Amino acid sequence: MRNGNADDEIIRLASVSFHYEDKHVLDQVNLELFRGDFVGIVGPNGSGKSTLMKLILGLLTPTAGRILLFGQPQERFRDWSKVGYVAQQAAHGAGGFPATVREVVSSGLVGKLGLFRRLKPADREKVAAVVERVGLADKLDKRIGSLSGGQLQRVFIARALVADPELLILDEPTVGVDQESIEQFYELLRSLKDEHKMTMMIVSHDVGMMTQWVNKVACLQHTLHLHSKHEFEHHQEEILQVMYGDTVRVLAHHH
Ligand SMILES: Nc1ncnc2c1ncn2[C@@H]1O[C@H](COP(=O)(O)OP(=O)(O)OP(=O)(O)O)[C@@H](O)[C@H]1O
Repeated sequence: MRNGNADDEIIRLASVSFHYEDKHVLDQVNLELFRGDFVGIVGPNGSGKSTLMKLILGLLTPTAGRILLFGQPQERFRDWSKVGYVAQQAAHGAGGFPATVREVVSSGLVGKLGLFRRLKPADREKVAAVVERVGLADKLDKRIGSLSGGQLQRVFIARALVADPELLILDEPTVGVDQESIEQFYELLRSLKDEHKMTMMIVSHDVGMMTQWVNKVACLQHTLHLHSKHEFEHHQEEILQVMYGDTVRVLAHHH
């Protein structure tokens, strides 16, 4: 599925395969994403979704095939401040350490500024503006331990956004977040995509909710099939049935 020109190509995976020492996980995965794409990644437990994200982020190296980021071979890509990543909430330790919202969001500038450079007034303003953007202006100097799950998730989004990424990768960002906050969260992502033409990849087990917001759906089960949202919605039952078998009813919302 092509819908952009080469300058707008943000991610390309060409025949990417990956196995852990004893476990074959991804098989000949091809994927092309363009500026402004919002792709949802769907697949059962253990199908390789987190592995795919780690490969794109350079945390793992493909066993075979190539990855290009912003048109450059990934092994030569250095511009990591263009890539924002929000890990699963569990990986953040659920806000257990005594930092403030301001401190956590400022830490998102470390990659861009270098570890020991002090924040300039412009950086501090940027941090405050991003925190306001995610609706937490009144929490700027609050400890993150005092926030709800939904608020905490927005802090981690703000940390990813403060360096102005062009690609945002989110791994199950809505786990443990209440329904109302989930809608606000997707509203925020949509406005980022519309205002900044940000490219986004999101893994979520809440297929019904996620697919309302994305424009493409990547179905992963060791191999990957990319569908337009329209195509996915038309064949949702069959696609989910093939991937998930009988658990499909739990996952798909029937509107
Ligand atoms: N470090 C590792 N060493 C060996 N096997 C691993 C490792 N990490 C993951 N696996 C295995 O690789 C497969 C894919 O894992 P991955 O975490 O990518 O799947 P996933 O689709 O993200 O799963 P989930 O939906 O449960 O988060 C699983 O079978 C998993 O057990």
